[in-house]
Amino acid sequence: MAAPRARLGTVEAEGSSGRQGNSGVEVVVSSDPAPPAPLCPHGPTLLFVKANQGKEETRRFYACSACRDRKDCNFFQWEDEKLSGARLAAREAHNRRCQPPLSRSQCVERYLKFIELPLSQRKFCQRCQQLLLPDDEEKHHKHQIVGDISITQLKRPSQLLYPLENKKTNAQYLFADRSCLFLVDLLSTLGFRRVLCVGTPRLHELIRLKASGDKKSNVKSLLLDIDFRYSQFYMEDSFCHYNMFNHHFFDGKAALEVCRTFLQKDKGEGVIMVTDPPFGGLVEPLALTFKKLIAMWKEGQSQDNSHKELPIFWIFPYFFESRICQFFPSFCMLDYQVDYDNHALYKHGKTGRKQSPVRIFTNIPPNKIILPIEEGYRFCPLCQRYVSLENQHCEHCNSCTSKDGRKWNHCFLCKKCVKPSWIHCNICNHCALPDHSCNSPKHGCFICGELDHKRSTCPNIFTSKKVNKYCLHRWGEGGYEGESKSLKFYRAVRKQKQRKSNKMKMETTKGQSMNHTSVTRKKKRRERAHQYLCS
Ligand SMILES: C[S@@+](CC[C@H](N)C(=O)[O-])C[C@H]1O[C@@H](n2cnc3c(N)ncnc32)[C@H](O)[C@@H]1O
Ligand SMILES: [Zn+2]
Ligand SMILES: [Zn+2]
Ligand SMILES: [Zn+2]
Ligand SMILES: [Zn+2]
Ligand SMILES: [Zn+2]
Ligand SMILES: [Zn+2]
Repeated sequence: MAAPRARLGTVEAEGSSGRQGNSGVEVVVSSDPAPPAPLCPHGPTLLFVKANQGKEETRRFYACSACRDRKDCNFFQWEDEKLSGARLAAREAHNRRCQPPLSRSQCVERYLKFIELPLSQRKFCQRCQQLLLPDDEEKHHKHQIVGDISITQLKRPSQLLYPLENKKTNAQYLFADRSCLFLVDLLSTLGFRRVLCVGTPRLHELIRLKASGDKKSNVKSLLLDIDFRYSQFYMEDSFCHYNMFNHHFFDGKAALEVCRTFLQKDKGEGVIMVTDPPFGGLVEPLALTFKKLIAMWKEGQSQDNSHKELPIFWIFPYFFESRICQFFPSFCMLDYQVDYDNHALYKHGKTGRKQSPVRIFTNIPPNKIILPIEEGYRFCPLCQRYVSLENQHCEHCNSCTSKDGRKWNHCFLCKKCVKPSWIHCNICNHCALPDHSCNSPKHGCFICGELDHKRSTCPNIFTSKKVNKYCLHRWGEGGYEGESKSLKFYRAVRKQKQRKSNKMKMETTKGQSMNHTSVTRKKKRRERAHQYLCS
């Protein structure tokens, strides 16, 4: 049987959510003591199950936690598969071969030698992405070399290294300066003295840069990231090679202790965790990891502080709101739109800011977080939080209801605010896109058919193959570039369809009934894409 591995990452899973329909690959999270998972080069693998609608659970299998493409890590093992001693040994050898060529302490040693060199001898190989010591030069003489590496350059490795943009593993999208500066200023305004940066190398370097230039600030930062190249630039106490999908420290206990010490210093006072995981990643393993980091922080707390939470900023697209809040009910989503540098769609263009779907989820009370007025945010005294200018306070919902930065409209029949592009459908009994199909799961959730929620808040959202095909296209497979293309395509199709349907359909206004003809399967599929991309 072909391994279901190829589609991994197309679905996000919820072992405990009680799937009801559709099929997909789910992460299995066992509350019982489970046998230890086999190891791939990226640490313990995750257990997955391929689930099919209406069928008993099928065979479970282990696959890599970090790579969503088998080209990057092709580990696959059935849960009940017995491996021969020879195969186990071959796997161990393979795992060892895949580890970085230098140990963490060797990297530090090299770095210390490097900064002692005169400027004219400080070289960086672009091809190998490596700082070179004089003895290395011979090996790299045919490669593209950058010389005169200054201390300033060493302090900004995210500008020296090229970003690893492969969507299914690193998805290294770096903050645009203004977002990064906003975060640094916010962290210091909020009084944090230590920042655990999980997958935020640019934030890490900016915090350190600011601290070195400003004696008063002195904020400390520890970076945990899977990108080993960063270990060339930092001492052991400021970088750990880490996998955030399985809480694996590649350098073992010593690195774990670095993290523990950092979290527990000053009895855990003054520390915050900031994370910006690859958006194609699975929410559940991330949440489990963050809970482990929270537990590590908690161990250092005194009994009287047991009610306290580790402050967190989790940066992720807004449409994961319900999913993140499922795991962290105290989190709320801020309106601030996070911009990226090497990102075709969301960087700050010449024509002004394009809407970024990336937000900050946090357990810090939103009234403490001031969003920049000059970037288009205002304070809503009724909600006691900063919101986008277009996000107007709805007196009926008593809230600033927009999630995507556009002005939403209140629907009296649905008794809530809805996206501006939606109109009320009397057949479905709720608001939807004008060209939606009333034939899709009637009156209920698009994915599981339940009546009490919509697709966007469905607990099974990522167990649907079709929906996730688009999701992956958007955030994983096609990634950012793919998304811009697919968005353009779907927007064009949608416009065309809207024009057509405006002609064909009887006039519909909010609250009036709509009549739809049945649609073909192809049309339905497209509508699902629209619904997803526009929801
Ligand atoms: C979306 S980027 C965030 C970068 C951030 N915006 C910045 O500018 O500092 C994702 C980051 O997570 C890291 N990453 C990807 N997969 C990871 C994993 N499994 N474990 C730890 N870090 C990972 C990438 O190397 C990258 O630095
Ligand atoms: Zn792996
Ligand atoms: Zn080289
Ligand atoms: Zn409001
Ligand atoms: Zn409303
Ligand atoms: Zn409605
Ligand atoms: Zn309808």
